[in-house]
Amino acid sequence: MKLGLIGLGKMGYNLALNLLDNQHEVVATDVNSSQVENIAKDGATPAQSIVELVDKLEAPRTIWMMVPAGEITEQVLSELKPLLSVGDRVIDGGNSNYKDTLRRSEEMDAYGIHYFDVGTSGGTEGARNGACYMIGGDETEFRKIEAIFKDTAIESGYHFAGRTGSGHFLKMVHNGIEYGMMQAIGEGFDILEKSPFDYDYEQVANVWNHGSVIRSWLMELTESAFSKDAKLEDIRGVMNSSGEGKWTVESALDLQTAAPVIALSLMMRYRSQEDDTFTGKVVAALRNEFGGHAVVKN
Ligand SMILES: O=C(O)[C@H](O)[C@@H](O)[C@H](O)[C@H](O)COP(=O)(O)O
Repeated sequence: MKLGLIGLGKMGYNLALNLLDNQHEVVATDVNSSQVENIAKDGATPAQSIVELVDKLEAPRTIWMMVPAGEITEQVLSELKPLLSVGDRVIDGGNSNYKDTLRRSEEMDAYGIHYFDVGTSGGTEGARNGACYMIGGDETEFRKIEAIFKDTAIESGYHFAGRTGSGHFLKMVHNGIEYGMMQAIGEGFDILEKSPFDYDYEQVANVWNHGSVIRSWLMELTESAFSKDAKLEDIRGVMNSSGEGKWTVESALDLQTAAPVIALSLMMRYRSQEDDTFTGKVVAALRNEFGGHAVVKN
């Protein structure tokens, strides 16, 4: 089918190639005009702006946004909204907060526009060769555009989860799980690193990927990382985060659900941003106050 694609970053560009490989007609735009020129060479119809993109599609239009969550998604939508017609469909393929999705879909509903929230997993490799989609929206409308997800997903890699918001909520929880799993892997290797034994971490990850209970794509990525840098000496242990873990923990608190592993893995990410902590200073000072215990001076 013919569709518009807004956003030709790492994910969007690969998704465009994937759609083109699957014989879909893609009209693509990005703020970076060289990306637009490149995708035109790869077979898409270029559009220099959102206005031009909308112009090159016939109603009812289907427009897939692959832009960063938050401010940029908001900007794209406010530009898009007045250009669309009743019956058009907008897909948010980013990691948006499901609460933003619920608000945006209500705003779109008022214009008669169908809004889909599509949590997309599998990274850039998945976007290129087969992604995993978690989809929320109107089911009847979804069935009309199902082919674009089916064709660009890995086999059995898309799921219509239910009403609007359910796709991004599902992706949020997925990412919370991702935080906990990665933290556990990190901790395991930390224990090995401090042990009296001399392990080859690439080989450890490799054997764990052969028949063990914890074999997984994350463990394959662990193996790959250690194959490039045996002790990860080139990088610091600073763990950034984009928000999904925090939203998962916030949701768990709202729902009064115990999620200690995810919560602590989020806090470990925050902790990793600091070389020293004020918490540590206060505790050290208190031990010194009540017991005269030694402190480490600056
Ligand atoms: O499923 C995926 O493909 C990933 O989760 C992907 O969506 C992205 O890499 C994370 O959003 C990073 O999240 P953090 O920056 O919060 O670690």
